[in-house]
Amino acid sequence: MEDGEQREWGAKAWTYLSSVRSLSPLIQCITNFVSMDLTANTLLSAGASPAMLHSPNESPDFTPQVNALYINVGTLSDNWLPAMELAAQLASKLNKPWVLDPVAAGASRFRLKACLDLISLKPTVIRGNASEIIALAKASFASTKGVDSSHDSTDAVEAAKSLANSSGAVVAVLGAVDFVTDGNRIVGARNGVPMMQKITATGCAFTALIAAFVAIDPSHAMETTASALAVFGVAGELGMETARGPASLRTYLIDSLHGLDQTAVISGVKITAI
Ligand SMILES: Nc1ncnc2c1ncn2[C@@H]1O[C@H](COP(=O)(O)OP(=O)(O)O)[C@@H](O)[C@H]1O
Ligand SMILES: Cc1ncsc1CCOP(=O)(O)O
Ligand SMILES: [Mg+2]
Repeated sequence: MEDGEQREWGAKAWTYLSSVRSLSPLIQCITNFVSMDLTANTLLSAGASPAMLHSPNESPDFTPQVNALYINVGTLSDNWLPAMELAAQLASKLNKPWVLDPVAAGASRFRLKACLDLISLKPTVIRGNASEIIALAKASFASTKGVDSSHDSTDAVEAAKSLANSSGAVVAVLGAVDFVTDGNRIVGARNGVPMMQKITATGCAFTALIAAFVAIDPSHAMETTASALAVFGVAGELGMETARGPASLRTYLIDSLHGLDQTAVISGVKITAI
């Protein structure tokens, strides 16, 4: 990997983060109960404006106002699914970017079908762990350990490419190595620390941050997605310098994301074309 190429990615990530801070995109989040607090705080620390509005009675008025929509099926229930589908339909119709986190997609037939139905509504980005992406690509359940992955991210490279090609979405997979693909190109993001897995809903917060970055430049979903992953990863690395465990990392992660400066981003971002 050329140093110059890495710095170019760093500069790109800094430009996107600066735009999130200056434009403060409004992000509609229809997300799980576990993740709501961390997701809203992550978006605020990045400079975006989160709104957890999920009623189907509100989406016809509200979704047209937002810069991006984030849907996360983590605590899916019968009555939330139509709300998710309605908001996704509105976003697609209005050409607004929307991002899906298919939490535990392979855990049940109900969840798998819900995720596949949502994917037919054309998300801009799908971000999952390896087991979720494999379940979606194969349209088969029972390949996951609940919300956690039972695969390494590298096991999901072909599944991610196949899902990107069949759905038209950019697909991002988190793991020891995070990567993003549009079905053709693949870029890896090597930031972050393993302790981030020990804070519930970090993956959900990553996906929300992708929505904020994609809102800035929807026609470059690969670049914005990779930048969001790397930027949050750098915040995790800096937070880990002070943290004593998952609980304090959660706090320092949010502080670090808020305080990231140009030097930290440009020198810290590790994105590579694979
Ligand atoms: N095996 C691993 N080693 C190191 N970091 C990991 C590993 N798996 C996930 N991560 C990191 O943990 C975070 C994702 O958290 P996690 O709770 O596993 O989310 P999700 O299951 O939704 O993908 C990311 O920072 C990711 O890079
Ligand atoms: C524990 C749990 N149960 C349903 S959603 C959720 C949070 C999952 O968060 P993440 O996917 O970021 O690990
Ligand atoms: Mg997850």
